[in-house]
Amino acid sequence: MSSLPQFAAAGPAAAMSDSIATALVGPGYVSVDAALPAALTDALFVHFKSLADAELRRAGIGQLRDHRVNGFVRSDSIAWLNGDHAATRDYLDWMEQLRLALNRRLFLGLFDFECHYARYSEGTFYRKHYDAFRGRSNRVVSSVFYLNPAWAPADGGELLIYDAADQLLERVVPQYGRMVLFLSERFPHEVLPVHKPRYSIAGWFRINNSINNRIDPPR
Ligand SMILES: O=C(O)CCC(=O)C(=O)O
Ligand SMILES: [Fe+2]
Repeated sequence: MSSLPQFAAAGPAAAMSDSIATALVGPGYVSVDAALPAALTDALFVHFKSLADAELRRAGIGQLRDHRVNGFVRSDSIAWLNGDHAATRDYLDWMEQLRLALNRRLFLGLFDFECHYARYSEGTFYRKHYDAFRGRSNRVVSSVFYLNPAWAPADGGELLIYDAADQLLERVVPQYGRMVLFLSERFPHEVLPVHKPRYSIAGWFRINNSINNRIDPPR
């Protein structure tokens, strides 16, 4: 059996990188449907669903030295991707190509990318938050990739994106194959309570700053 990544050559097409880069400049967020090759999306879905409950743990908030589980803020369960499976390796490769493409277009100096699977069970949510606070985080661009076939409005779990004045900008249905990207410091956002299990991959492109020895995201 070959251990070569199946989709390694396929980062985002130039046109997709162009439109993502343009959108990040203004308005600062973008939603892309069918973002990945369909076979990779399907492979991620199958892999995520195959993870046992024991491999997913309750997510925490705060930074490394201040990490705590707080079910009032968020109640999803997560597993960090480390590329030990063909699907996760190919996803990390694809996002690496996107990282390079964004750096070429925007000179963002994005240094690395990390991400985790997130499963929101029935009744769970993620209250309004920023992924990064100015000067206190390495996160520059947030990404969320959704793995929910046939998500209906009645299933809840929309991602709501706000501006800094808390005006609602966008409601994103977590539809299968959709990827959302936004500037981490600019947009408060929340995940509404879900009425059936909701699957996604949340990730962050980061710069290589070490700020007061703080490292994020929390693990
Ligand atoms: O799943 C989503 O739509 C957003 C998740 C999120 O905001 C996060 O993990 O920081
Ligand atoms: Fe977030």
